[in-house]
Amino acid sequence: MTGTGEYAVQLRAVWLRLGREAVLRGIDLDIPQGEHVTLLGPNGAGKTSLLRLLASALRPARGEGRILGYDLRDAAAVREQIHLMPVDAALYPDLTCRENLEFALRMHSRPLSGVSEALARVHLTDAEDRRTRFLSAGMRRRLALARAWVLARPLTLVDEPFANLDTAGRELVLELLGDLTTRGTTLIIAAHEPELAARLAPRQLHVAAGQLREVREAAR
Ligand SMILES: Nc1ncnc2c1ncn2[C@@H]1O[C@H](COP(=O)(O)OP(=O)(O)OP(=O)(O)O)[C@@H](O)[C@H]1O
Repeated sequence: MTGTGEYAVQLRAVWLRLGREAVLRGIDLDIPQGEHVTLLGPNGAGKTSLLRLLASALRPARGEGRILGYDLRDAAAVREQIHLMPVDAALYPDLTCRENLEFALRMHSRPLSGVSEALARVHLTDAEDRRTRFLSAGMRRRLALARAWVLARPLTLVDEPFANLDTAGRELVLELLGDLTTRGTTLIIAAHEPELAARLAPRQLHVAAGQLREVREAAR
């Protein structure tokens, strides 16, 4: 496959096997840079697995893929382009809120600026020196959101951003991820809340039985 940087994601005939199961069965996908996409589908359909494949954390059994023009098999290059925010937030429990954000910036060789602003935007300024193991689940999700926001990777992948959040938390998700979408980031989110997700990512893809189906683009 000839890749082009005009696309954030290009998949061709991609199969993904996990254990004995074929989770993805020969899928094709084109996502232009700057597009915002929601993955819908029932529990166990393969949304998280697809996000992990795009993050080069899982390797396709067959087929080819490119992320911003880089071959999916070149994990180091792909990881420079992406950020995956998993459901469990994946923070370092013994680092403080501030240290978690600074560590993420260092990993991407970025200056340590914007951390205070990011913490303020998710209302964690008062908790900045607290180790994340002592945060509530909702606070951890907000910190993970702040990390995605401060990193602002060209391709940001977010797994179930609205799950287990109160109304204010959901508004924060809409605000911060919405901010990323206006800054040119390509955003792919997996969600079980189609109406809410459509406010961020109007192109909707349904994942089921190892296949992707385009849902009519939600009204903006
Ligand atoms: N590490 C693994 N080893 C084997 N099978 C796995 C593994 N991870 C996921 N699976 C299987 O792959 C399938 C897809 O799981 P996945 O987590 O991608 O679904 P999902 O669409 O994100 O579901 P949910 O909406 O519940 O989060 C499921 O059948 C799951 O059991």
